[in-house]
Amino acid sequence: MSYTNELRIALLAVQRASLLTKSVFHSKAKGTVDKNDKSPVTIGDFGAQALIIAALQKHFPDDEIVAEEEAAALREQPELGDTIWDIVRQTALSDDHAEKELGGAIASKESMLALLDKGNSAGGSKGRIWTIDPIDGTKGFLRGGQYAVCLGLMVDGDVKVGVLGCPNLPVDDQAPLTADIGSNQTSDGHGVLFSAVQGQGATSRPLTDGPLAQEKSISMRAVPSLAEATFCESVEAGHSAHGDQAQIAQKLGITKPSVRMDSQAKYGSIARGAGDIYLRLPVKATYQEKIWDHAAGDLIVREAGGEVTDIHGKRLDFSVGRTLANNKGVVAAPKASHGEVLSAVQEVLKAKL
Ligand SMILES: Nc1ncnc2c1ncn2[C@@H]1O[C@H](COP(=O)(O)OS(=O)(=O)O)[C@@H](OP(=O)(O)O)[C@H]1O
Ligand SMILES: [Mg+2]
Ligand SMILES: [Mg+2]
Ligand SMILES: [Mg+2]
Repeated sequence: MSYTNELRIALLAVQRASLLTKSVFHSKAKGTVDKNDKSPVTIGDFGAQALIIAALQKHFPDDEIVAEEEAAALREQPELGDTIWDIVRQTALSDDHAEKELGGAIASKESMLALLDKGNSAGGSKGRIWTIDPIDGTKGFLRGGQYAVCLGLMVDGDVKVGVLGCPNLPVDDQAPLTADIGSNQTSDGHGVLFSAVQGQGATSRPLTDGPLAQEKSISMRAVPSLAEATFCESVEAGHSAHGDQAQIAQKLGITKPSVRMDSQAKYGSIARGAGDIYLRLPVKATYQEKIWDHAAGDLIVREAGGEVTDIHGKRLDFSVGRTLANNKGVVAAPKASHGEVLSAVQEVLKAKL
């Protein structure tokens, strides 16, 4: 399968959703509310998810969807729902043809809420299932740092198409990776769309407001020695174990400080050779990673010549539901160095037992 149509719709849907997140960022009220797990969700998360699901429903009405957000909170707080509806109905691609292709505006606030709830699939190993993280790295988004609009298509549990919209990453694939500097960055020269289709390689292109820009093929950097590698990790110490990761880096002889950034922008950054290694070691043994936090990034890195496993060396298994219940943590590195990185991960973790 070439997945040409799926890729095009996914790119346009992520592009349109990114327009919405950018306008939410520049508006005063971001409508931030805390979810049950105390993590934040904003107007941007809800709005972006509704727009992506609308496009998927138009083109692939029989496909299932596993998405991060749900409409329950908006039914309880109708004013918040109204604010989201306002911004959703004002967001359209400037390319009329592409906007029409996505189905144009959503009909009403009620249909927007119903669309949001279409992301409630239980996931699994059968059939076509899309997974959406409308804003990955919501904390990064709020601070004007890195975040990603993420969309992946799985077929029988295997990721076939992945798209990441990263509005705050530099367009230049070669720009050295810098720590997430928050609101200091300007929008000039920023905004990247990463994508991959299984067996067809990975690409990046500028994330524009107009027609889709021409893509460029991307690949991971050949690191002559791990001592020169750049590794990235989460900003939040609660999301990955910074102390263990520092020890692993030391074992590998890595001298550069880690680059901390939110979201799957980490996967995109290593896939294009702006960095080399992404480590996400578990903090809490009971936490199960969500499939929407990894599906697109996992495929993009593997198609760019990388290897992505968990801390036990197993490929990420997207076929077991909404979470990666069969995996613990993430170790992503260029194929040629992955074995060495994984050994260092396992030595550090063994020493802790
Ligand atoms: N306890 C715990 N452990 C690991 N991961 C967790 C945990 N809690 C939340 N999350 C998920 O982390 C997502 C963002 O993590 P990132 O590493 O991308 O960014 S961050 O720097 O940590 O913010 C974040 O995604 P968003 O909610 O889309 O922002 C969460 O799904
Ligand atoms: Mg969240
Ligand atoms: Mg996320
Ligand atoms: Mg999210």
